[in-house]
Amino acid sequence: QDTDLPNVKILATGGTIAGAASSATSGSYSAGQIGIQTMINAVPGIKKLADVSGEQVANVGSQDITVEIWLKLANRINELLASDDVDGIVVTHGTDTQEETAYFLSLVVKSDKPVVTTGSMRSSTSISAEGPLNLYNAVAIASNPEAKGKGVMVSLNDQIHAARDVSKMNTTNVNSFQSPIKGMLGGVFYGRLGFFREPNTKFGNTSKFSITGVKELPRVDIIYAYADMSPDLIDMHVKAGAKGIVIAGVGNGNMTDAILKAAKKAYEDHGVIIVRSTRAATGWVLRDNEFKDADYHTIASGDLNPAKARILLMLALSKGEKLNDMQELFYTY
Ligand SMILES: NC(=O)CC[C@H](N)C(=O)O
Repeated sequence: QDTDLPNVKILATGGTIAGAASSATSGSYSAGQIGIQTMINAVPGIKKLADVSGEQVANVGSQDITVEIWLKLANRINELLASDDVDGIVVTHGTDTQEETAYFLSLVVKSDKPVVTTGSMRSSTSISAEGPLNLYNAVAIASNPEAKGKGVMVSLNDQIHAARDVSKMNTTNVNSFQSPIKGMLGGVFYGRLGFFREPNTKFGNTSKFSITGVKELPRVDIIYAYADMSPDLIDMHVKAGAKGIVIAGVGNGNMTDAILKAAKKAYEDHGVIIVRSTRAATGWVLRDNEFKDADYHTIASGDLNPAKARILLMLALSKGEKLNDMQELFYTY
């Protein structure tokens, strides 16, 4: 142990970065195969950046990440960052739901020390695997004092993104992660890094959300909108126990007139909160665009995509937030 170096804890959850295949040139592989120590050993020079140690929190493809894993991970991060012995955290994670985990953490981690999630698009046994460099860069960010106070960051492919703003935009490309509306926060090149802008929403110490004592979150479902969709979809989700529904609407959070009426009824009869997001890859969903949201008790998601709008709605419902305060939350978190 080198006491002059920052202390960085790596919490591993699985994903392609921990994936392995029988062939270096096959796109078929299994996620979450190798352990954290093997991953650390594959990164030359990592021990010169920081005193790194790893913990295995889960080892799954991120399609199998659960609220239970989110709570376990967030609680562990809060516990570690409360200690003077830990300067920053790296989370290794599959890319499919990485933006969800990162956004969730950004709302409930109570520290201004850096937390960086990373992963890879190519498995550890692939030709030109990029996981080791991504992990090297993530550790460099987590150990850099300049990265303090920027919330949870997502770093792959030499880029640093704000958890809230980033999305996986491509199914296979190493340049998959992008922040299409606000752009990246900064860049990192073999551990040298710089920031271009500040995140401008609430997170970390300024977030009103906390998971202290929280064991589960209310059910919030997402419904994908399309032409001529049937309004009984809303009833099905309400019957299944959803306390909130996010509509991945067409365009600016639109949906058929029949769905809109069903949404209004879901709130009036069952108190189910309906948030309008979009199935479009990027863009704002603003209040009162083609109808008055108040007439249907709907909330506009701002620039939160459906998966992230779901997370904010789950946390808001678990805190007992009411319809009247919801719109403000979606514009500020
Ligand atoms: N590139 C990846 O990480 C995607 C693979 C896997 N489905 C996961 O999210 O863990």
